[in-house]
Amino acid sequence: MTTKTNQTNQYVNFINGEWVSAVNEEKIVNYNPANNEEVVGEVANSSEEDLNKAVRSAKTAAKGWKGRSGAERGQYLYKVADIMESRLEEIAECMTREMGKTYPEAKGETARGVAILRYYAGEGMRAVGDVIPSTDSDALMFTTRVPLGVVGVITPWNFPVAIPIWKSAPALIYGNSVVLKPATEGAVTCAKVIECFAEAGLPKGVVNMVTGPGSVIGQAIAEHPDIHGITFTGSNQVGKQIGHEALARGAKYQLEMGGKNPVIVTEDADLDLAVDATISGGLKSTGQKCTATSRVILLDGIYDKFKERLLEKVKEISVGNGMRDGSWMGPCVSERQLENVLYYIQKGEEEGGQLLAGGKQLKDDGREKGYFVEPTVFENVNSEMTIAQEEIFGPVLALMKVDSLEEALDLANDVEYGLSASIFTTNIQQMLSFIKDMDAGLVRINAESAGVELQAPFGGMKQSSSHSREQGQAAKEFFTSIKTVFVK
Ligand SMILES: NC(=O)c1ccc[n+]([C@@H]2O[C@H](COP(=O)([O-])OP(=O)(O)OC[C@H]3O[C@@H](n4cnc5c(N)ncnc54)[C@H](O)[C@@H]3O)[C@@H](O)[C@H]2O)c1
Ligand SMILES: O=CCCC(=O)C(=O)O
Repeated sequence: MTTKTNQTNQYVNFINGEWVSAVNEEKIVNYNPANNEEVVGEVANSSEEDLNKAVRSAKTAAKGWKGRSGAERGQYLYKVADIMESRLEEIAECMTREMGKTYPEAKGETARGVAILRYYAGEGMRAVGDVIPSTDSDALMFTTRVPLGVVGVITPWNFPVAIPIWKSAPALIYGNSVVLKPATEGAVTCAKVIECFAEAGLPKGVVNMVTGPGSVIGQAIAEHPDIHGITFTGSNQVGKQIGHEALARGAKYQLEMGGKNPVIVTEDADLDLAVDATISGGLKSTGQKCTATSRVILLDGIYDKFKERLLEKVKEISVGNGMRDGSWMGPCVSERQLENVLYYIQKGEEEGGQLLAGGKQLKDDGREKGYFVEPTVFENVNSEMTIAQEEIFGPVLALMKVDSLEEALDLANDVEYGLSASIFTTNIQQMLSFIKDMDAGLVRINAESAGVELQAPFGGMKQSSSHSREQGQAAKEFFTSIKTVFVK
C-alpha cells in the first residue's frame, strides 16, 4: 500500500475533501513539550468563516452518505484502519513529540485507534432495530435508526488519536457527516489521522477538520444551527457551557468530562499488584488521563507497608523525553499544564498535606527546555483539601488512611466526579460492596482505574458526564435517532 505522509507536519484545514488554508491564512505552530525550542508542526488558526464552510460541506455530504449502506460505509473505515496501521510509527512519534506521551504509549494509542476503526467498520453489517409485536395482528411494527445529520466533534489533547476516532468512527458508520475540531495541543497528530481518512477516499464533505481556538471554533460548533449533534470530551467548565448552548437550540449533545478517581486498597489485597496499578493508573501519561488514579485510599492495616513499597517504586521512575529509550514518564503537555500541576502541589502543602515524594519541576539532565515535573506523592490528605477534590491532571497521588471499607467508600464517593474507580481486594463481599456502592461509570476490581476497552460503554456519573455513554454499542444511542415504523 502506498501512503502519503506529510513530512513537514504543516497542515491546514480539511474541508470538502481538500486541504485548505484558513481564510485569514493564519497558522499556529506547535512545539515539543519535552523541548520547547523544537517545532513539531503547524495547523491553521481558523475563524468562524472556516467552520461555516466545513459545516456547509458536511451538510451537503450528509444526504449521500446516509443513503449508502452500512456495509459500504464500513469498507471505507476498514480502509482508513489499514492506512493508519501502515503509518502507526510515524503517527505515534508525532504524538510523543507533540503532547509528550511516551512513544510506547503513543504506539499503543495509535493501535487502539486502528482497532476502534475496525470495530465500527464491522458495525455497518450489524442489526440496528427490533421487531415489536403490534396490537394490530395485520400490522408489522419495528424500529430502525437514522443518523442525526451533521455531527460536531470536539476533542481534548490527551488522546489525540483515540478520542477523535472513538467519536468520529461511530458517527460515520451510522451515517452522519463529521466536523471535527481537535484540541490545539494535539492538532498536528490529529491531522495525520484525518490524512488517513483523506487517503481512504471518503466522499468529499463527509469528514472535515477545522483547527483553531476552542473559544472560536468550538464555540461556533456549539452554536451552529446546522450541527445536529455535538460530542465533546474535555473539561467540566467547557463541557457545561457547550451543553447549555446545545440545549438552548435543541441539538443533541454528549459531554465526557473530568474525573477524581480513587483506588481503594483493603487489608487482604495483593499489595504488589496494588502498588504497581496505583503507579501505572496514576502516573502513566504523566497523570493526564481522565481515568487517572488520583486518590489512594488505604486501610489502616496495610497503610505503612503500601506506602513504603509505593515510594520505593516511585523513586525509580525515570522522567524524560518520551522518545528516549527508558523514559517511563514524559513531560506535562504545556507550560500552562505544568503550572497548574505545580499550583496544586503548592496548595496541597499549604493545606496541610505532607509531601513524601516529588513536588518539583525537573530542569536538569536535558530537561531544561521541557515541562517536566517529578512524580509526586502526598500523605495526610483529607477530603476537605483542594487536592482531594479538584482534578489535577498531573502525576500527583494523595494517600488517605481509613479504618473500614465503609469509610473508604464514603471517602471515595465524596467528590463531585464519578468517572472511574478501582479496588484491590481478594474478598468477594468487598468486591460486591464496591460494585454496588461506588458511584462511578467504570469500576475496576484488581485493576488500575485507567484502561478503557473500545467495545464497552464508557462514561461517568455525577459531574463527569452528561450521563450519556460512548464507545461499544453505547455509541449507537448517541449517533442515531430511533424511528418506530408501523406498516399495514
Ligand atoms: N471523560 C473523558 O472521556 C475524558 C477523556 C479525556 C479528557 N477528559 C478531560 O479533558 C480535560 C483535559 O482536556 P483539555 O484541556 O483539552 O480540555 P478543554 O475543555 O480545555 O478542551 C477540550 C476541547 O474543547 C475546546 N474548547 C475550549 N474552549 C471552548 C469553548 N469555549 N467552546 C467550545 N469548545 C472549547 C478545546 O479547544 C478542545 O478542543 C480534563 O478535564 C479531562 O478529564 C475527559
Ligand atoms: O482520558 C480519558 C480516556 C481514558 C482512556 O482512554 C483510558 O484510560 O484508557
